[in-house]
Amino acid sequence: MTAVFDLTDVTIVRSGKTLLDRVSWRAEPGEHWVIVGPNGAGKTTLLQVASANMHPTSGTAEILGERLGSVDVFELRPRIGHTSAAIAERVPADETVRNLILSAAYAVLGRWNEEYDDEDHRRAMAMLAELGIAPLADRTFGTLSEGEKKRVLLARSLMTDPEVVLLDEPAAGMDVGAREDLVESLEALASDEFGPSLVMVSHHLEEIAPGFTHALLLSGGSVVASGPIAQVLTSENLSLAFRQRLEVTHDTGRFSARRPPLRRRAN
Ligand SMILES: Nc1ncnc2c1ncn2[C@@H]1O[C@H](COP(=O)(O)OP(=O)(O)OP(=O)(O)O)[C@@H](O)[C@H]1O
Repeated sequence: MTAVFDLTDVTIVRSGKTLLDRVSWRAEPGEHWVIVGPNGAGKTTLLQVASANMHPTSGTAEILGERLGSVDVFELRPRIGHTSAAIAERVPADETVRNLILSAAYAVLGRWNEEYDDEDHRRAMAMLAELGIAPLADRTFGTLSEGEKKRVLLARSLMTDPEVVLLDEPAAGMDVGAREDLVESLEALASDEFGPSLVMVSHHLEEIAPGFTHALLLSGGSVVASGPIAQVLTSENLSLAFRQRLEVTHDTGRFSARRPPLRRRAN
């Protein structure tokens, strides 16, 4: 079966700095990955490669069976959904939610084509309903809360029925209730056998929905651990990646991480 991602020894160098250092990563269809690591580990850079927005300085990257460097990225990108804070910043504040979702069909930000058909409109409303934000359809993007913006962009990333969806910190700025709503939406997506593969960058293990199957732990541009989620997100691996003692708990499909209490650390 063709891998969703097959990266071999990918190195990215920018301004003399090595952002990714011989990263190898293979994700198969049906797997859902979380990418975890400290600030500056290279997580967003890896998503830039995975979204065909950045070419390796050395090494090879195959995305959905297409090799970066020998594929037309404009044909590849519509097969990949992507949400990030950088994309949110580029949305015009006066764009309505409905138009923002509709324009995803043409991979543009801001409505430019009036020729959307009934099926486009139906699908846009279905995406909004699926994420519980149908009442926001006629609001302008600039008036939404951070959590609402994130959910709108997730709905947008699903509009083209992509084979894989990349989520860069989708819960950043959300309160605990909005985060739990997002976790539920992601759990539903992950359990849909016809749904896209999911790859989520996250700073907080609490944001990982049940249904995520694999994890990639990055630190300083290198892979610390990669594989089935429960084998990767361990106290030992996280302590190594974050260079401090951390305790990971895993219960009913959810993870959390914290530093052990002072009393126990002193013993
Ligand atoms: N164009 C560039 N030139 C030089 N350094 C860069 C460039 N782009 C990113 N970096 C650096 O590369 C490192 C990795 O950045 P990246 O954004 O991928 O990390 P991250 O793991 O997503 O971090 P965070 O968790 O803080 O969002 C950081 O130290 C960043 O400052």
